Amino acid sequence: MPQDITRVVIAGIDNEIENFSYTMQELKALAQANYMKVVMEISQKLPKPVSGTYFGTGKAEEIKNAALASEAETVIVNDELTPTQIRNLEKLTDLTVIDRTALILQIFASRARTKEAKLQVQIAQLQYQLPRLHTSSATKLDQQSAGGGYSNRGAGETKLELNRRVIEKRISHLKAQLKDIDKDHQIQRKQRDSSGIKTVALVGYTNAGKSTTMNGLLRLTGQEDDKQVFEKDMLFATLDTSVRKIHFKDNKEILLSDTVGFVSKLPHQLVKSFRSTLAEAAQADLLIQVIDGSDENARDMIATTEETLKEIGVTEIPMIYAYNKADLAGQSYPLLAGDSFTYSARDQASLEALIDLIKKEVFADYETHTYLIPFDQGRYVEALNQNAEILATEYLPEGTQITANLAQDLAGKLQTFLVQA
Ligand SMILES: Nc1nc2c(ncn2[C@@H]2O[C@H](COP(=O)(O)OP(=O)(O)OP(=O)(O)O)[C@@H](O)[C@H]2O)c(=O)[nH]1
Ligand SMILES: [Mg+2]
Repeated sequence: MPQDITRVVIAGIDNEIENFSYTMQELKALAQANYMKVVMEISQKLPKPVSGTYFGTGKAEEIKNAALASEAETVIVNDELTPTQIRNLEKLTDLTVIDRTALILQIFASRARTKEAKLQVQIAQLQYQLPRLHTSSATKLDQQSAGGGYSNRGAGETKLELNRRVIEKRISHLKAQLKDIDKDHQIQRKQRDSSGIKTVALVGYTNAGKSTTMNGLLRLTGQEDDKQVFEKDMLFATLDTSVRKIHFKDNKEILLSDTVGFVSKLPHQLVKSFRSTLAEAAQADLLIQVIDGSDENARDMIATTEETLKEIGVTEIPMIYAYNKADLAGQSYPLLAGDSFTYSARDQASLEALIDLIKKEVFADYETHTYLIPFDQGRYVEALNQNAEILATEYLPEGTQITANLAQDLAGKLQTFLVQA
């Protein structure tokens, strides 16, 4: 963790439509996640931002003075600002102006571990910077590219144009690299699709406990420790999608995926660049929306998740509302009421109940049939043993008689051996 924590003022416009205090609390948490100390919160009631300066000039003056008094040199604004607004506001306040988008991008950049996540964040950051080359947030980039050895500076070309070209070139280079990685993932996804295994995705607000739930389910179903995913009490601990196969005792299997969490107004550059990571949820047969039930903003967090899912085109997939951290909320658990499940990801009984719930949803279309399979067709017996829940096996003179609970597509393949009831 950096030694000297940056002191910042956070400021926003309350248009009295959105839940302003929720988004300001988020902004504070985001700033803290970026090792900043919020020393002052300022708001202005306005139906919409002032086009050139975002805040009114009086409010800008107030921000300047508040920052001076509390020894802050940076103001973080609770919105994505236009490049002009950032420039003008910097002039008016004498402060470094960071908008919500830049802050989120910065957090993602510091969290990215895998090559794919790093590329995705870099692309989103460059795309954000492209129209903002005049603002202080672009200065760092200016400095980087200045010493970068680009000697083909055209005659009469301004530094700005040069930077623009450098950035555009970098974006397309990074995109090409990302495409290669994405191709591999698409192949893996296709293989999974054709395997017919049902997929379940954990989705939801950041820090709700998705990864903890994933790890709990993996542990309970006897997976090796090296299959565990990273869980931590911080925003955006997970920036990649992890998919794990879970094999239940009754031979049924699912693919469970854990993915990046959401926050309200997730920057469009990130949504675009993380599209393939986020798309994992779109393929799922069942979504488990993990909610931090102990958070006072849980309702808004659910709304944020649903909006984000809609934005990435995830609609009409059955969903379980999984209210996690019931131990902190002081509720009794595990408890199922309709499609709402109250639990704690740290509690074994909760995880067992969650498994039952998942199975009930995902294998609802499974059928129970009895087959008589001749002894020379042993591979079908094997297929049943591996892929179906065997309820009874009997060895008859004509072959093996098996009663099993199985998926429809497997049942289709075994139709000829069906024993009429
Ligand atoms: N007390 C309590 N803490 C929990 C529970 N479930 C998760 N946590 C904690 O909540 C924090 C966040 O958990 P994660 O599983 O990393 O959350 P996530 O949803 O994967 O978060 P992102 O990857 O950042 O989107 C961790 O410190 C967990 O230990 C729970 O049931 N009870
Ligand atoms: Mg996680």
